[in-house]
Amino acid sequence: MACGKTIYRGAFVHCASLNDLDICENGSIGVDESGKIAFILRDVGEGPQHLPDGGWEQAEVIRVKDEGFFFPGFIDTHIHASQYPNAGIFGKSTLLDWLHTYTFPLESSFSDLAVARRIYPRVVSRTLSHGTTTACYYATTHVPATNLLADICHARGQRAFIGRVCMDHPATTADYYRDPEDESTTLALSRACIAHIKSIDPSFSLLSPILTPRFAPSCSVESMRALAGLHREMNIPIQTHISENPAECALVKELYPDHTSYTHVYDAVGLLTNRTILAHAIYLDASERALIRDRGAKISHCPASNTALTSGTAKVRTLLDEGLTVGLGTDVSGGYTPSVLAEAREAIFVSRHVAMVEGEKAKLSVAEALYLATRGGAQVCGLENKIGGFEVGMDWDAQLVGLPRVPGEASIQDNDLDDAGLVDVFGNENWEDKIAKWLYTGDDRNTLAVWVRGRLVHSRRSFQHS
Ligand SMILES: Nc1nc2[nH]cnc2c(=O)[nH]1
Ligand SMILES: [Zn+2]
Repeated sequence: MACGKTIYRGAFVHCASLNDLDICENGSIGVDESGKIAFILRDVGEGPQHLPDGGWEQAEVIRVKDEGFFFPGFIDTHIHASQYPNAGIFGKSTLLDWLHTYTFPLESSFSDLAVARRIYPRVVSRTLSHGTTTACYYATTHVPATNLLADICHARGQRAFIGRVCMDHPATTADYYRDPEDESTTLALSRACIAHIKSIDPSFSLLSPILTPRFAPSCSVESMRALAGLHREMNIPIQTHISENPAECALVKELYPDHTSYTHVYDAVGLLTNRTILAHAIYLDASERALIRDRGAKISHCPASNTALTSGTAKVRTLLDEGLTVGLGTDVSGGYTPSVLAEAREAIFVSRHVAMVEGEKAKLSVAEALYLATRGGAQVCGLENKIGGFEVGMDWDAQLVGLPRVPGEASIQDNDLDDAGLVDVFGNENWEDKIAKWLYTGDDRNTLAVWVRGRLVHSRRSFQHS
């Protein structure tokens, strides 16, 4: 869907490994008509470049302005699109009462397609504007509204996993909001969403369905087994919640007394696979972590939500040290923000709280948080060979970050502050400083343009007019 050949010129930054930010101050990245990175030239200088053969002389050139840089698009590995209107609304609730007070009433309103028509376009615009090029969405139980979310992502060009929420357990759902208590119906509804996504993206190249049993307490064993069967039949990924809150963990023990742990419940029904994304994962014991690693399942760390709902502090360093794969999830609206940049910041601060109890080693660095937001997320989605970094052969899923420089004394006027965002670059910062300033004080005003597979999917006025 990219227009033609494009060369992106200027600074680019991506994560080479968990601890290593690769910063190229003056490079050129060539992106071909299919939206793939065809070449990367480092340290090219300002003069004429020696471009590869193949018509690159005629390519459009897009240049970084000011102190900006290209950065891989963010990957939100866990977000409830349907809960977006409640972002910031959670009072002093904790998970189980939050679900009944705030969440189920809102999600059930998506039985009216007009509600979905108002909310879903806004969610996709908002996440794109914050640089999210890939999102793992939970929708609701409703097929038409879930299909609409898929249509919107497809039209706007956002890479997305679209999940119809499955929840049929009468003990832990609401009378007014649950699937029929018959797993064949649950399965038929999920198949209808899969068929719809296949009809608009037959090879699942941009959109993929994702099987979405809400969490063990809200699903019958029969429906979880049926979804696991569908996973085996069609190799469709799975997303769910795990071990987020003490009361939830106690409930799982009560509902599944014969299982040794929460993780073993998912394993026993066949939902713990190398295509499974588990959100939260706060209270896992060592045997559960080992089982998740052995099965190749992945973790979505959701620090903003875990703090807002006072769920707990996930021990990300332990997860990483033990070889688990971790990405970031905004978990809107347990989380208050659709911004993965803000989530990376929250991940760092939560890691500081863990460090105050468990020692310095728990602290995440800026580089590590950005790794989780990009490469880690790509691994969680099984897309590590396609997105998350800048490598030849990968898709151009990227954002242009602008960091405006504070003007000289004579030209400072208050209206410079209007649209500039909070990042003030004074010129004495090195690259690590600038990236840290972006992470801690940046927001969508610094996200000047966003591309998915080479297609421009969002831009601010300042980009269009440059
Ligand atoms: N954070 C969060 N946890 C859940 N567990 C089950 N459903 C949900 C949900 O919607 N959000
Ligand atoms: Zn969630």
